[in-house]
Amino acid sequence: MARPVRVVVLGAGSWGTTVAGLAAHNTPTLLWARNSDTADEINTEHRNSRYLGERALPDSMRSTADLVEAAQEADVLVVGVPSHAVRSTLTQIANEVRAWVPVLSLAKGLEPGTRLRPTEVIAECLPGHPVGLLAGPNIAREIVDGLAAASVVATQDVRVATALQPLFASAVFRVYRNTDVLGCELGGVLKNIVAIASGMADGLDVGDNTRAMVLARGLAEMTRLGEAMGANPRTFAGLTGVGDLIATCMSPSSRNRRVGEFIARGMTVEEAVAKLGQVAEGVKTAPTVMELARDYNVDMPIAAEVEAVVAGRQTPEGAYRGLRKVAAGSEDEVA
Ligand SMILES: NC(=O)C1=CN([C@@H]2O[C@H](COP(=O)(O)OP(=O)(O)OC[C@H]3O[C@@H](n4cnc5c(N)ncnc54)[C@H](OP(=O)(O)O)[C@@H]3O)[C@@H](O)[C@H]2O)C=CC1
Ligand SMILES: O=C(CO)COP(=O)(O)O
Repeated sequence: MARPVRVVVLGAGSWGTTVAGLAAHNTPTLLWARNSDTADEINTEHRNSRYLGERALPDSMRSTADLVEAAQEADVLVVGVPSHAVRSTLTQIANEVRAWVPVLSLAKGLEPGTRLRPTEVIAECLPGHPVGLLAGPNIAREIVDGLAAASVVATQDVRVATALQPLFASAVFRVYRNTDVLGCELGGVLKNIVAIASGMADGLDVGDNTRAMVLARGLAEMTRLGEAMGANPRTFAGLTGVGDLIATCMSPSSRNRRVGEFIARGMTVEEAVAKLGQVAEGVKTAPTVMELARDYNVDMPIAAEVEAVVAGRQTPEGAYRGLRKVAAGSEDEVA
């Protein structure tokens, strides 16, 4: 009898731990934590208190602080560290992952400096491996709590995605597939910036109509840039686009939304990120996205105001005053 597929997840933050928990219900799963106390706590107490409080993790899920051991065990490798850490993590194990092992990214940011998407960084570090991503409206804590959700495995080769879907699926976690890797990945990256704007709206008490305008016009910006870069615009109407945008902009738990709210309530960006104690990818990604917008000649007024706020050149009040001055064109021209 063939042995079961072994899933290895790198990064024991809130989402890496959650995805490892999903996989552990289906197949043997090992989670790499860079902090050995975290690995010990998962193995002995079946929880990750730093990131997920007292929430119970599956007893069958194992954890290690040994990156090489983890890499060697993988039949499927899931990269769950933040975007800025993907390259440094994978460089250490480039010769340890067996050939043809599929690699899935969870990260929703861009690599500072290179502007590369996480799947592009993975392809550079682990050439020859099928590369894809798992993304969608997936607030980690809700999924650990067993609340229903859906996600998307995106790979260029539909056979790879079809093989990976059941590894993460459950009765309450539906996993779709998509071959538009670029569109799915950009959706997850770009919605974080709109979520910061949505959080600022909460902090400034600008009202729900304004917040809805930011979401709708933010989606138009995401779609414009995605299409200019070669993505299918329809992807932005799906789970990884508008789905993730709604979850992140509305959820009290979203770190990107909370950073925006903290700043609007008077904190500096540094104070807001420190108070969070977890990653908020949109803060680092905003300047990179504005570089892309300039390169592709795409108008992104909301992202521009968010970038100015996180760079300290603009106040949240000034950003919302700026957005009021945006000239209204024809709504049916998304591009
Ligand atoms: N949380 C969520 O709901 C979701 C998150 N995501 C995305 O998943 C990615 C990971 O996020 P999430 O798990 O939430 O982040 P967290 O902030 O919860 O955890 C980050 C994890 O990465 C580790 N880490 C941080 N820096 C490095 C580094 N330089 N080298 C190696 N490991 C490092 C941390 O280790 P340590 O604890 O030792 O600092 C920790 O395990 C992000 O791109 C995020 O946008 C996607 C969907 C949902
Ligand atoms: O991507 C997420 C939900 O899908 C998580 O968003 P935050 O990183 O803002 O918490």
